Amino acid sequence: MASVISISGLTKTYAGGFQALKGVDLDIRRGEIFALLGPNGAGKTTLISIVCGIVTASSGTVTADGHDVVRDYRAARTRIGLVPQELTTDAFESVWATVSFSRGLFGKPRDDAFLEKLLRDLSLWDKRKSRIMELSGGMKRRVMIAKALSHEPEILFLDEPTAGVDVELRRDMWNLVLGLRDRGVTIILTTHYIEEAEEMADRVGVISKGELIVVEEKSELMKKLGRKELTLNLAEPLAALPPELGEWALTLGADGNELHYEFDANAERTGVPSLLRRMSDLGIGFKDLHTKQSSLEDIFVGLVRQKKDAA
Ligand SMILES: Nc1ncnc2c1ncn2[C@@H]1O[C@H](COP(=O)(O)OP(=O)(O)OP(=O)(O)O)[C@@H](O)[C@H]1O
Repeated sequence: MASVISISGLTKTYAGGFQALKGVDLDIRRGEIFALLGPNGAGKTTLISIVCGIVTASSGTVTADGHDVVRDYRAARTRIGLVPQELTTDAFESVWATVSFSRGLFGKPRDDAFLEKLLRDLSLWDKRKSRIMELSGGMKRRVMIAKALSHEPEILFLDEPTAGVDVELRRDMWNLVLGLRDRGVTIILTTHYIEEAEEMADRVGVISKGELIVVEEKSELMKKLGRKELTLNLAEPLAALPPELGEWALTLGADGNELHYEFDANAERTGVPSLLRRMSDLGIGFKDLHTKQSSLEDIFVGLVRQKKDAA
């Protein structure tokens, strides 16, 4: 698939000398939902801000739909909609004025029918005459989204779109995102909510301390790194792990009442049947058992830890 955004060798050192990006290479495919995950301060906003022309890179190049974001700023920027983390809009203006002005800024001809549909989709139509300052926080967020979409961009950046928003807005937002994707819009979102990436994204990139640690199809990432944990609720508590079970990486929990075994769910031999056989031979009974698939969150924590250990 052709890439719609191409990032190559991108670095950013802020004025104080802090290196926020340390050589990022990334291609975003046309029409995908790409989730950029990373802890606070990892460099997500810096990366987005460079692509959107708000922050200048120290080195490296970025193209959006083939246009260099520095040399060919206007052409590149017209293709991009940005929903920033912070509210950046005139509090005294009405919703309608804000959104139609934003469309005009990008040189798009007036299209009231399009803007009406946009505001209706975002449940903002009834508020079109309200001044931004009179709206609730959630409504202001919706205005930011409407503003970002007002010039019909092909690429939409959402910087932590659902941080602190209620369930209803979150659901509306995701429905909107899926609708946009169906129309061919490429969506890049940053999030702390791993469930969101898990639910929504086609691909996931994990960024930590200014470096992209991994970029994978979400399903591949889950498959490749997904581990399962087996928990056995023992019939009788164990004071210590019996040495006969030493070949399995077990841990004892809940005051000796639970045995935990972490295994690779995709391995040919998981070690689970042999473990249960050995336990039965040793007369260690269990009342119940369950397995848990690791979530993207576990994977993410694991990746960041690996990176730290390697450093
Ligand atoms: N204007 C600036 N001057 C100096 N340092 C900055 C500036 N902007 C960001 N930084 C630093 O760069 C690092 C990356 O910040 P960035 O906002 O890109 O992270 P982030 O991944 O978006 O974090 P968060 O999840 O908290 O939004 C942080 O350590 C931050 O303090």
